[in-house]
Amino acid sequence: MTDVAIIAIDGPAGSGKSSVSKQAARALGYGYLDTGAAYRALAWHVLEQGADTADSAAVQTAASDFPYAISLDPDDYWVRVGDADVTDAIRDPRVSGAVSGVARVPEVRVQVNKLFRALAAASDRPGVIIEGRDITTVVAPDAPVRILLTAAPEVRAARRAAEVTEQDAAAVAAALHKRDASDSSVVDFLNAAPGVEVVDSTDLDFAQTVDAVLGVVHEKLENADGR
Ligand SMILES: Nc1ncnc2c1ncn2[C@@H]1O[C@H](COP(=O)(O)OP(=O)(O)O)[C@@H](O)[C@H]1O
Ligand SMILES: Nc1ccn([C@@H]2O[C@H](COP(=O)(O)OP(=O)(O)O)[C@@H](O)[C@H]2O)c(=O)n1
Repeated sequence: MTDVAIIAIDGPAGSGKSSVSKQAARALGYGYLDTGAAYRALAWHVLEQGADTADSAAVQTAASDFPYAISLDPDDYWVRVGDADVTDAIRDPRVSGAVSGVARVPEVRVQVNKLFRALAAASDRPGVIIEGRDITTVVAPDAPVRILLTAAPEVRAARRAAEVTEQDAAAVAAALHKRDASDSSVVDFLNAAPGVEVVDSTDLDFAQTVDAVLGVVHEKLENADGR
């Protein structure tokens, strides 16, 4: 049952992973798995319990009772913890500011990685695009297509600032760079591992970036078929 084709996409915050992966998944008829949502939802869950994500014991306690669910349908995206729909709440700057604490707990990473592999394998679609920070290296290192999506730091900050209305642009940029610095001490998503294709979207608009990703996908899948 696991002949679901996996496309692995990593990159720093604001590089376009979610939006580009979602659009590429639509074009391919694939599922789309946002792995950052699990870390965000667990951070939300920790905060709901009045705990601090810097407290790794509290994070592990929250992770042991974490009724998490996510949609892999790019046209019907939602994230739930128990009965709560947290699709919007997990994008809150409060959660973004707390999520790296969750991501640095090794036991949490092992737990969610198992879940990601199981969710992708159970897909009823021919393939799934999985995006995050360690998909090309840890979650799906054998995927036939592995891409590192990058963009210059100031471009990524500007894209994120255009989305976030609760904070001014300078605060959004500072929070994004702080989170990348913290996250990159856990996994390396700034340098492509061997065999990983880099797509740099600094000078590409959204449609061009989707086309560049689809170009890599078609090339790699054709090569894999022709072996
Ligand atoms: N190549 C691009 N050009 C312009 N805007 C883009 C591009 N790629 C993504 N965006 C926009 O930038 C923002 C951040 O993208 P997102 O997919 O959330 O990034 P990530 O998941 O890597 O944090 C979104 O508003 C998205 O629509
Ligand atoms: N595969 C992944 C995905 C996300 N993460 C963590 O989850 C957070 C949120 O990821 P995200 O993909 O939603 O973040 P953005 O790039 O969309 O801002 C990151 O800042 C990391 O701390 C991770 O550690 N590993």
